[in-house]
Amino acid sequence: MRKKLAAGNWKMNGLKGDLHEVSALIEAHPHPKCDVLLCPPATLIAGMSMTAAGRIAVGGQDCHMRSSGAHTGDISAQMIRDAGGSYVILGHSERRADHHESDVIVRAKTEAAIEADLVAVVCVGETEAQRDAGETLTLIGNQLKGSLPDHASAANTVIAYEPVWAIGTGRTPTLEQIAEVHDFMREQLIKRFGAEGDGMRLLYGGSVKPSNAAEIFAVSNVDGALVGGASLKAADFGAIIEALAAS
Ligand SMILES: O=C(CO)COP(=O)(O)O
Repeated sequence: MRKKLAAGNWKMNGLKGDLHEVSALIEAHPHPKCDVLLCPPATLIAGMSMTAAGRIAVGGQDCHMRSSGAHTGDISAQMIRDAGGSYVILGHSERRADHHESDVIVRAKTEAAIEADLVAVVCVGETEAQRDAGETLTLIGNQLKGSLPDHASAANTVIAYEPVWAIGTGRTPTLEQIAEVHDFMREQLIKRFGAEGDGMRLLYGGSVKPSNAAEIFAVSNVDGALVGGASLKAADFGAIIEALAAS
């Protein structure tokens, strides 16, 4: 049985003063029936970990593929661990676009994350042009193949399907479209990883809100969400957590 996961990606948002949202979330949802993860900017990982005190998980939004060295501005998976993080988002479409991260790079980073005992949340997803061209499943299959190392397992890897055109736009795929991609990903993962592939959690991401969370969580092979904007406010993220716990 896969344990559901509500994950929040704060992206480049959040100052120390915003950590009260985390306290409010924990106070309002003291015993969530699903795993809860927040990934703040690197500057807040340590502070958020202190605030969370183990009651929710904290993670990074990226890591370097090496454990240390002359890489100005980067942080390693070990550093995220050291700051109290236990997860890291990798291959987000914003990083694939802004920093030209290829599947080969995402795979190397995923290996580094697993080596440092972090759970990798590996993101895949098509652009609108790719969907219109009928390339969605081929693209997703290739991203999964290229971004995951052979030792990816249910314990060390989570997959997030985030259609690029649904991120921050208020637009979401139909429930049938989400089911099609999630069922396809499950089939591909089982083919390659067997029972481990069956155990990997598959998150949907892209304009998840309190108002659409329940219907998305009812879709087959959706084990949770990776939430951007709506994870910044305790009230909104809390409502999404409750919808997931009830699903
Ligand atoms: O990119 C996302 C999470 O990683 C989704 O962002 P939004 O929920 O703001 O659309």
